Amino acid sequence: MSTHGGTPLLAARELYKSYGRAEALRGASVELAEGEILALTGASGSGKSTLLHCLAGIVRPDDGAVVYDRRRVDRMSEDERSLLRRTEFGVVFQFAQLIPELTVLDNVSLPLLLAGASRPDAHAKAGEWLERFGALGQVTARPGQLSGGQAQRVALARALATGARIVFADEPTGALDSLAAEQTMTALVHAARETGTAVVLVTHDAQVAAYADREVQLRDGKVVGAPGFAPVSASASVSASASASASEEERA
Ligand SMILES: Nc1ncnc2c1ncn2[C@@H]1O[C@H](COP(=O)(O)OP(=O)(O)OP(=O)(O)O)[C@@H](O)[C@H]1O
Repeated sequence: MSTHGGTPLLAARELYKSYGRAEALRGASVELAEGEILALTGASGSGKSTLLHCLAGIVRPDDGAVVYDRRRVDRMSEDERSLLRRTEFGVVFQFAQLIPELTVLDNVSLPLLLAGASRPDAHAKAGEWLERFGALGQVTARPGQLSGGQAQRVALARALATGARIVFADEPTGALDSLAAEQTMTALVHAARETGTAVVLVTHDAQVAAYADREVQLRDGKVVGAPGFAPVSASASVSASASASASEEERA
């Protein structure tokens, strides 16, 4: 999906962020269209998580702008940013980070209760989302009883249940085997398409990135191929090496 012609739903412009002497972002810019599934890829330390955290309002950049729906996320107070994360944004990390003492149903219900839903409504909606993510059988389980893939699908149900317009997922399949990763990504993409939710996904796994509409690669805190970056776009060399390996396979 292209962002051309319309205002992007979310945009990062020339972001800079340092941690002490480590320059995590050095002028990174990216745009996300409504309903788009975007993968941020790149080597370890290239700045993917930092960019995702800035986009989601978890981390404030040192310089540059994050604009969501015409609002400057980087200028919001801590309270405003946390309200945004409870209502319009959903966040999922590598490890599901469910609350261990609560049942699966209560974990998914919690953000709905915080948003003002009654308990019966929250439970009904949480149940619908768990069904969508194939986790209805686990409603009474505690997180400790779930497999990694089940826990991650519950975390995704929790992130989407509030009607988030954007889900931010940092290596959501990083701790899963390939089958569980596939099931998790299929469920996420299906739910995102059905609801029109946009997704920003950090991954180092090409198979996971392939679920996205578009891939943006980071290197040294900048987007590869962006103006001001080094020459040829990375996709040219990626597709060149992909076709080279395809022809090697044909020869084999
Ligand atoms: N909280 C932090 N404190 C100190 N340094 C940090 C912090 N977060 C990130 N960094 C540094 O910033 C740089 C970019 O890190 P970041 O986690 O954004 O990259 P990444 O591409 O997501 O890496 P990975 O794939 O390994 O998670 C690295 O040099 C990292 O060590």
